[in-house]
Amino acid sequence: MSNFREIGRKIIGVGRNYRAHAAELGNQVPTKPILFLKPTSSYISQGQKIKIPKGCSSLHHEVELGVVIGRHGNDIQESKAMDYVSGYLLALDMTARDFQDEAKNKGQPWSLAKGFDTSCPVSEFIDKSKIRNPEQIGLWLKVNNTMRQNGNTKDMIFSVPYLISYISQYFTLEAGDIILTGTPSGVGPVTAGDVIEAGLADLVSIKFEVEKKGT
Ligand SMILES: CC(=O)CC(=O)C(=O)O
Ligand SMILES: [Mg+2]
Repeated sequence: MSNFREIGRKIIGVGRNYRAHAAELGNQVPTKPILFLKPTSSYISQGQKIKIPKGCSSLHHEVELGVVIGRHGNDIQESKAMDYVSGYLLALDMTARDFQDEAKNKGQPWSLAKGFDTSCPVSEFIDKSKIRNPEQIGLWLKVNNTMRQNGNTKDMIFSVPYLISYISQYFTLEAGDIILTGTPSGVGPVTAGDVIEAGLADLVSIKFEVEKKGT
C-alpha cells in the first residue's frame, strides 16, 4: 500500500496504554484495552494546521505510534496478527481535554474530544519492513522546541499483536484502518501559534502549527 488515505477507513484509538500516562491524568491502569473511534475527516498531513475546536480551552497533544492494517480480518489470532500489518505512521491524537473531562464526568462518549476536524495529524506511511520490532521504538514530541514527550513503545501495556487480536474480535479490520496505540506520558496543552514537532526513532518526523478555528 503506498497511500493509506486512498483506502483509509477506521481510525481506532487505544486509551491509557502506558502506565505513566494513566498516572499523570489520575486514571486507573486498564485491565483490557480502552477503545474509541476518530472519523477519517480528522486526518491532516504536513502543510495543514491543527485547529483548536470551538469552545475548547485545553487542547492537548498526544504522540502515538499508528499501525496501518493491510488486509481484511476478524477474530485474528495474536500469533498471526502481524501478517495483517502493512506499515506504520506517526500520529498525533489531538485531544480536547476539557471536552473529554466533561464527557467523563457525565458518562458521555469521547467523540467530540477526540474526533473534531484536524485532530489526527499524521506522517507519511512507513513500510512495515522499516520497523523490525514495533515493541521497541522511541517516539518524542516537542512544543516550540521544548521536549514534552519522550517515550518508547516498550512501555505499552498491550502489545501491537494483542491489540490487533483484541480489536478484531469486535471490529472487522480492513485495509487502510489505523490503530493509534496510545500515548506515553508528558501530554499537555498547546495554544494558537505553537509549533508541534514529533518523531519516531530516526524514521520520520512531523511538524504542525496550531491555530484557532476560523483564523
Ligand atoms: C486519556 C486519553 O485521552 C486516552 C488516550 O488517548 C491515550 O492515548 O492514552
Ligand atoms: Mg491517545
